Amino acid sequence: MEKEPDSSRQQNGWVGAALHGEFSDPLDHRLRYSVSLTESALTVQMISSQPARSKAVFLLADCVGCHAYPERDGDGGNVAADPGRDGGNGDGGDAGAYFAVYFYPFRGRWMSGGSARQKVEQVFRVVPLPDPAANLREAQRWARAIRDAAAKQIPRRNGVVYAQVPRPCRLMVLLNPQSGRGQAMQLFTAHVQNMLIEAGVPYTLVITDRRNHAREVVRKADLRQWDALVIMSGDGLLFEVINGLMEREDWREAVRTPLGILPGGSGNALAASVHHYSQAPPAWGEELLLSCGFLLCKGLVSPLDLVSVQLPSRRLFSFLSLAWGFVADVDLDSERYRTVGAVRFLLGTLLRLASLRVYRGRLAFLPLEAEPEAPPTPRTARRWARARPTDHAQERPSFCSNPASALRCGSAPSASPSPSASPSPSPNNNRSERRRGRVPSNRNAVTAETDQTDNRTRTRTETRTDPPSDPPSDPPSDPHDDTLTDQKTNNQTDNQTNQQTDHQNQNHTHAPPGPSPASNPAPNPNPSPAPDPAPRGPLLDPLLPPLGQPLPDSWRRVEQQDFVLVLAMFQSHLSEELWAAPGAAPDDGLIHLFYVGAGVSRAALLRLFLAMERGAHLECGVPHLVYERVRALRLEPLSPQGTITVDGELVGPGPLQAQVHPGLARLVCG
Ligand SMILES: Nc1ncnc2c1ncn2[C@@H]1O[C@H](COP(=O)(O)OP(=O)(O)OP(=O)(O)O)[C@@H](O)[C@H]1O
Repeated sequence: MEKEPDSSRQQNGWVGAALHGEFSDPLDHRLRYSVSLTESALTVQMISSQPARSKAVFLLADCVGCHAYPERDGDGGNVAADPGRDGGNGDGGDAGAYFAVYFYPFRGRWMSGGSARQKVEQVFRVVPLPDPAANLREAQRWARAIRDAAAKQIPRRNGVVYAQVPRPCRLMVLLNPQSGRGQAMQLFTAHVQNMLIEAGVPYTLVITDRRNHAREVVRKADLRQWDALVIMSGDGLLFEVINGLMEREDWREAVRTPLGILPGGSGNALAASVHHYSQAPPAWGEELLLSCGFLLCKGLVSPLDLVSVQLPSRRLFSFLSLAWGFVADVDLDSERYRTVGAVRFLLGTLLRLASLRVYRGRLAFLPLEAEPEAPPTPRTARRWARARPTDHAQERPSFCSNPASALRCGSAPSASPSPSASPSPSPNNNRSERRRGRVPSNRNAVTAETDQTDNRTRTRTETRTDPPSDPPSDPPSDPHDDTLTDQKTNNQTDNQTNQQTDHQNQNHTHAPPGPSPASNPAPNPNPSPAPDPAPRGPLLDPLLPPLGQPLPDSWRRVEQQDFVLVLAMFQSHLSEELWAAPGAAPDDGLIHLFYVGAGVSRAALLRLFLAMERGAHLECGVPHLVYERVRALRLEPLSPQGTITVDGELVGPGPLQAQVHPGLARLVCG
């Protein structure tokens, strides 16, 4: 049983390593809370209630931000609107100040099993002293302390810390309003916008109005203004952005701009992968969006492999997948069912199964063990081995291990957002929110919960559009801060959000594509995944001979020439539902190559795709399925049937070849 706090204690402040204080409820001033902040948690206990039901513990690892603000226009005395607010405690409310803390803990789902991140907002009213400025200072002190403590709650992998204290930063959010079911804008407004405000992360919204718009925007953008480029769409828009970055003259620096993903499409494979890498329980739809938004606010950055794909007339850069045969056909066939969302892939799979085809072609690859530094792995062992979800943490001990490789935030951009375009809520919005009772009382969260790790607790999700108004906190002590969290600029309130549509790039011409395959040197007999040897100029693919030339002996040729599908995965998920490469990590330097030979039955193929939802397809005993971990591959279709897709985009009939470039780009990850 928790000991009741000493309500006679007048002085709030530090006691040992914890900050203690007493505050009242924003809606009912009679309700008072004892609040304690330690380095890892905020503990809220209702004073004078049943102890067993009165305490809530919120982990700071789940906190995206905290803001202080004053009582506006004497709003605290809004007794008429809410008679319970001035609960006869004599404080009147006219000089009060508040701080609001935003958590996204895992909570049990309302209807189904499992848990997902859900918003919990805690708002506290500083029990007023006669001086409003003193109350505000106290609220600001708490907000700052909570932000600083939350910023230190950085996930560790194998004991490695990924990021440190907060710094100012700025996002460009590229949003495709046509992606998925055409609801990306509504989803962004409903789920992401407030979260970014809560985290103090200003952003500029660029709404794409046509194919290749995003590609043109990033090709000519002044990237010094942006600390991350965020894609709110499906995987197709990110494919455009990556290729736009790689088309720049300064591609080498440009492609280091951290990339964030927010699922707004129908497949959302990278978003599902990013969520999976954070080791969170599976999530779909809006829960996946909330998870990716949370990870974006946390702002940790991982290296991201890119795969250079050479076609006869052009070269592309891929972050996700390369598919030929069944998977590519399903992807393209199901485009017409886009409005049903992710279910389109299931529909497409069933339809394509009904008219199963065989695709004739030659497949060759450079296996992982062909490299001198890689330990030899018996093929039989690899062939059916399934890398467990937990394996990849061990495989990549250097996940963002260098703090300098995490997101570096620059100074706040000078451009001010247009006030008319800003969705930033005004202080008055806050007042009316409270009048409507939408500023939450903490009572429910505190009384309904004994510990936030208890997944049985249900919490109503609140939205809040009130801007933070606490002034800049102390500058961060670490000049190499790497997180997106907690904007701390002098113009924080005014610059919270800048929402604008950018139509300036519509007539931009394409930069020339990357080097032609013919410009590649002869293959390296001892290929290594080391970075491109050329310090300047185009990125070379040292593992690949020119497309028409024979492959080196270190490559392995697949004997069979009749396939049902060839699928090369560079991330864990092929869609929200399909966990295609269970052992994949964003920076594992690998192409996860799967192929299914002709002769597989429809039933076996269906079984395989159903098992893929659980990442169990390598264990479901379909002998036609082969899995290889490779560095490069070449695919030469011999029959006119079948298309090839790269990251879900149709690229033509082939031939093509590809090689992985480990850690070439950077990904906002968890
Ligand atoms: N305003 C727009 N109108 C039409 N097409 C657009 C627009 N903006 C971007 N596009 C194009 O739409 C294509 C599909 O977008 P995207 O892949 O992001 O969504 P999706 O196909 O719904 O999702 P997923 O790839 O996850 O299935 C992209 O190739 C992009 O070039």
